[in-house]
Amino acid sequence: MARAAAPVHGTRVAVVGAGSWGTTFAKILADGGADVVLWARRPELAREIQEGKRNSDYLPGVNLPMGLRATSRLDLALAGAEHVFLSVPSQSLRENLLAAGPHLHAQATIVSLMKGVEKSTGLRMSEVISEVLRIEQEQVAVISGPNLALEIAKEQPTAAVVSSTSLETAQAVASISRNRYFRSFVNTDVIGTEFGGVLKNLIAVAIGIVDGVGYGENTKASIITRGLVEMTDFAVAYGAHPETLSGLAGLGDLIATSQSPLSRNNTAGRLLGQGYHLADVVNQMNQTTEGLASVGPILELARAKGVEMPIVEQVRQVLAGTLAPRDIAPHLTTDDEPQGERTMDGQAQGGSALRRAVKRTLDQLRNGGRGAGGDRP
Ligand SMILES: NC(=O)C1=CN([C@@H]2O[C@H](COP(=O)(O)OP(=O)(O)OC[C@H]3O[C@@H](n4cnc5c(N)ncnc54)[C@H](OP(=O)(O)O)[C@@H]3O)[C@@H](O)[C@H]2O)C=CC1
Ligand SMILES: O=C(CO)COP(=O)(O)O
Repeated sequence: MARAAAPVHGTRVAVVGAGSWGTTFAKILADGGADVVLWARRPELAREIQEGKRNSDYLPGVNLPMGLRATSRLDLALAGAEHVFLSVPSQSLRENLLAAGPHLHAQATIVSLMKGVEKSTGLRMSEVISEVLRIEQEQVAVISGPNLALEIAKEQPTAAVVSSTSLETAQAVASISRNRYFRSFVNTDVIGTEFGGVLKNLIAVAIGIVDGVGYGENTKASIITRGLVEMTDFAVAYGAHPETLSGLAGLGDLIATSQSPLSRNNTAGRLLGQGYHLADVVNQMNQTTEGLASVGPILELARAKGVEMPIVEQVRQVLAGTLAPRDIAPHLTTDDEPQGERTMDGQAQGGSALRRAVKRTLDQLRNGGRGAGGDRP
């Protein structure tokens, strides 16, 4: 089948991090007509991408666009870039921003492709970006959604959400982050979009664990459903719009990650469920598994807002070796949860989260129904 040529807009962009997602996103942008330079920290990988249009470590068998350039020189990658997309492991973001800072164009939009929180601070990636670079949140965007890299690198059709507190920024980033196989929606709910990506990883680990144990579809569906409630309660407690969590960055990503053997979080969970120790699992995973680092900070943040996360708590216990994988279950709850809320299904979990959700919905109605969350074209 003949393919339409990508619209050539030639916007100069840089992608920092040449792992599976950074390389795939560089391909998305280049196939959409952007002038892309990808930064790889290893010179030999940069050379393979630049000269061979391949990244055999992370995307075996995938041909990269002829126009995609790569370098291991951060200064060269960033020179003149109007948009800078960041795709390194979340725990290394701060050090990478410190290295990148002096080479960034002052007006450049900084876009996080990452799905973790910083362990030492509990900050979301967009918060780390604006803190380290001392830029306003309006200059920052995040992208999240059901985006398993290898499927997209093979050009299987997919959608994502671009989120920024500035709708204009989100739309500008979305306009270059789309092509014939990748569609970007927008919203202004950065908190919901970012936490959606972080939290689904934790539920995907839980699904992997019960899969590894050998439990079937009922257990997994129960964990997905109850997990979505935990994700929503948590994100709403931090100011997210609940509808964002039922969109691409929440439910969409949860389904993709929980079901796919391509997911590293799901795979790590499965190995734990099969009885491997955490240290062996970490050794075996030679790719970024954000969920393992996020469990601790997310539970701390949940405690600070009084949000109950029984599934995530059980994941923590399995990781710590204090709960046998076969005992992880969607119906268990934490001890101090009041009886009335314990058995309630649906989004309304904790009383305080419910009150906040109702207030937000009323506020939105007063604003003429123009919510900031959800996925908008
Ligand atoms: N893969 C996916 O399907 C998706 C991933 N994401 C998110 O994207 C982010 C990146 O993940 P992904 O690309 O998959 O990870 P990978 O494990 O595939 O690649 C990680 C990349 O980061 C580099 N890296 C590792 N440590 C450092 C460091 N300290 N400083 C600089 N670079 C470093 C690696 O370089 P080297 O090769 O030299 O080790 C590699 O290029 C994560 O937050 C993930 O959650 C989001 C959506 C989809
Ligand atoms: O975020 C992802 C898909 O949307 C990738 O998930 P993993 O990090 O678990 O591979």
